[in-house]
Amino acid sequence: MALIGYDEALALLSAGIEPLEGETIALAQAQGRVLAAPVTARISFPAGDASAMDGIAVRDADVTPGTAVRLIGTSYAGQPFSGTLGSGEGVRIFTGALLPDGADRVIMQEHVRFEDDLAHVGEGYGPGWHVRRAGEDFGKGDLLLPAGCLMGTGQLLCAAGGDVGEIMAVRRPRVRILATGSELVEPGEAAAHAATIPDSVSPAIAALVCNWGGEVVDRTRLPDDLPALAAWAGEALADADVIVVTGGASVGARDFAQAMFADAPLEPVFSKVAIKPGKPVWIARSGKTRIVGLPGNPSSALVTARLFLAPLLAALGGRPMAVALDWQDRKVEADPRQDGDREVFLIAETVGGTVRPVSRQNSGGQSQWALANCLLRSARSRQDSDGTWKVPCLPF
Ligand SMILES: Nc1nc2c(c(=O)[nH]1)N[C@H]1C(S)=C(S)[C@@H](COP(=O)(O)OP(=O)(O)OC[C@H]3O[C@@H](n4cnc5c(N)ncnc54)[C@H](O)[C@@H]3O)O[C@H]1N2
Ligand code: MOO
Repeated sequence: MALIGYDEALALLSAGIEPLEGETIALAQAQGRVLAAPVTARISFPAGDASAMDGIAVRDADVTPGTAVRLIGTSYAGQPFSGTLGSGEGVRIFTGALLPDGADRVIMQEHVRFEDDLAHVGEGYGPGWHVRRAGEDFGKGDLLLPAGCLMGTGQLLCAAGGDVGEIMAVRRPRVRILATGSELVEPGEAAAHAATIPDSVSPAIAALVCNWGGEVVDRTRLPDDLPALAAWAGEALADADVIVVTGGASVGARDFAQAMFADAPLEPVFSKVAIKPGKPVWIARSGKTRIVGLPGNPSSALVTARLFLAPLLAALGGRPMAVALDWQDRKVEADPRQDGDREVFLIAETVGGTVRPVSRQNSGGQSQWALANCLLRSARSRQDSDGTWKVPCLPF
């Protein structure tokens, strides 16, 4: 039977994905989170007319170059002057301080000479009025951030400025990662044990999960022992939104990644895709839990995680799946297309304005990942009229 292609697999994956529910969190914890509800301002900003400069607050009608006003008080940010400014009067004022009643203009202190309680206004103080009008930035109740917005530094500033201390965020997908393979040990322990290799895949997958908004609640390694794997599967299905199983995806005598879920009614999404690397990748559902089976070969695991797991996490986390599939044409030195019955995704590095496939593309290799920072969809490359080759590129 012919294997399905990448686009078909992606379409099957995207069907029926709903963002997870919202939860209230402190704004201080909001970095990287996605809004489940819009953020509106709880205050107007500025709350009242305020000074944009250090200087004196005056009535504009009183002042021309050479006038002196009598200073009757001081307005600091957080400690406003409570009186009202009369004709010929001024108030010493500092940036951010509320303008006293009666004042409508601020003159920067660089244009003022102070002498006892008099302030002499010099030439060239205009044309700026140096007043921030009440509510000119935003008013109480104004929409500051829409639902679906990804919270980064700017969005944190904006919400905090609106006096918002808590937000409603889409719950992060809870992800359990299981590395299967009797040969696997924790990195740092393989040198001391014959016939073992470091589990290089699951730390990398855990990092990818974090990058795409997931929360790794469990990272476990188990030997190729079906009863032990099945016991783990039962527990994981109880509370995970996404289960990632690495290895055991192929046809080997001890490839149990799918068999370990035999007790649960697994609904296949797809199994095996005509891509290289990563053909044995499979995805299934059990209730609301998605199970993502990644091939054990390290390069295949990382490529398929980027192609399928990243969009899945983005969508569960309340963002359009497309944010994780932002293929952009990039210049490449030579035609990267390759013949074969599977669509080839090349791992590549960005060098200046061009992308360059790394020299080793083998699915079992790991050293090539020292340089790799993107994937190339080589079959979709094209040559411009000026002879340059362009290829769709997906950053890692
Ligand atoms: N007869 C066939 N053999 C294979 C086929 C096939 O179609 N017919 N497909 C090949 C392809 S393509 C791939 S990719 C691999 C995928 O195999 P599995 O998912 O079953 O992975 P394993 O056999 O468990 O491991 C493969 C390889 O990767 C190493 N590995 C596994 N997990 C990790 C880890 N967490 N960290 C580092 N390295 C890991 C493992 O030791 C093996 O060397 O199957 C081909 N075979
Ligand atoms: O698909 Mo496998 O990933 O080619 O080695």
